[in-house]
Amino acid sequence: MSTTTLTPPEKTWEIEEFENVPVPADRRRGLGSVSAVWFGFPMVLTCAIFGGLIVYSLGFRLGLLAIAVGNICMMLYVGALSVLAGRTGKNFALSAAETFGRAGAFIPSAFLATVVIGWFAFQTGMAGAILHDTLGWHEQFTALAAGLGFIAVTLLGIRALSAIGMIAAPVYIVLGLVAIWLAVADGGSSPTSYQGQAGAAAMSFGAAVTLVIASFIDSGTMTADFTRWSRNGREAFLAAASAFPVGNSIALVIGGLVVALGGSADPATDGGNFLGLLVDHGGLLVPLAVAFVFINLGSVCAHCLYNGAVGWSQLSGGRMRRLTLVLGAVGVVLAVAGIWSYFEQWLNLLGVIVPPVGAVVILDQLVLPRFGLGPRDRRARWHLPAFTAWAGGAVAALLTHRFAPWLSDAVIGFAAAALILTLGAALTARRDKELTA
Ligand SMILES: Nc1ccnc(=O)[nH]1
Repeated sequence: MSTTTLTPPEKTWEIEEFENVPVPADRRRGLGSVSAVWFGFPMVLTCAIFGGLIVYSLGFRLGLLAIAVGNICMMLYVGALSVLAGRTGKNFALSAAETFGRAGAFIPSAFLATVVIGWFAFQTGMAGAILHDTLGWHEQFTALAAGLGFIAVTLLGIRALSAIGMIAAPVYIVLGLVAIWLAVADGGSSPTSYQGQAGAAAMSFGAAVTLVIASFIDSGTMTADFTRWSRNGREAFLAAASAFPVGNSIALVIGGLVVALGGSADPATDGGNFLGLLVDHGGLLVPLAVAFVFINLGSVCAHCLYNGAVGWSQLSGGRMRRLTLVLGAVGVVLAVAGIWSYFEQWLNLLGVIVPPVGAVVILDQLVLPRFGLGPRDRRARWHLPAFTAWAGGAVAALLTHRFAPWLSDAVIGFAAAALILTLGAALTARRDKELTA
């Protein structure tokens, strides 16, 4: 924490983002400021689609239960990682270095910084797909134009990001409520009696919980990049809770209500996407709906691209803006190539691979030290037990996905990684004791 006092004043601007050191105590921000970043982030059109898909599969009551369970899991997971960040002031990469080793941390950091670029590509492709389906726009051309616009916003920097984020969340809530109101006015029956219509194609309760988790597990695992600005662990936890359960549940439930009220024309593929509902009512709602797609997906895409570019510039020593252009170009190419149609496989992959990463960090830094089971050397270049537990958790999640689809593979992956790390630490501790005895 003494870093700032050692920094000459004229140099201070250089470490203002504190990429390589913990955020010092006098630069921490209040609960409102940190929550403002997290609260709006999961209010994405993507979440309305997923909330609708879940309710279409499970019916309204069970669907809401799955949304609640998924969000409670996320609250505990993202909350625990945030408590750490609020206590230490360290971002994800610095924190990962403690658990995976200073050299080893490259792997989870590079992986997550790449996954956010995947989200950029998916959601840019989605802008093209949605405007094609609802208004007949040219899908590839729309994705291309949207992607270039999103890159431009990202190049404008962090101020542009907060500005667009500040508009995106309230617009989501207002237009979501308008859509629900329209669905009710169109003669939607009582949503609570909606039983789901997916029939044999319905996803299981466990798969629905995984869908909720997987849709934000990437940014959720990197929560420290936001919550390291909190004044302490408690405020960091509360800031994360403004997203999980609060913001994310609002986003999912709006989509679920749209489906349960019969407001979605094709809930099997579009879920709770409420754009069609707005456009069908014509008039001013059409340009508003179009603006909404660009603001909402633009906000989340610009945030993803920014996170990816910052992550990769730290890892590669490159310049942030040049990386924004390079990674953005890759994302736009993937979007135009139609990556959106693979989103199911994409979510399966995330649900299997990412939760064990956070599990290892939480156990290693928050839980095991309480029982005197911390690693012996925090400065090692590689911490192999962390990688073993990550791999073991991912394998367990994959097996669950294949052979026990009624369970949540994300939850099993988390639990297996936690168990493997604990067993490893306990065995090492016992061996050490025997050696010194
Ligand atoms: N839908 C998402 C956007 C950004 N980050 C995520 O993890 N998920």
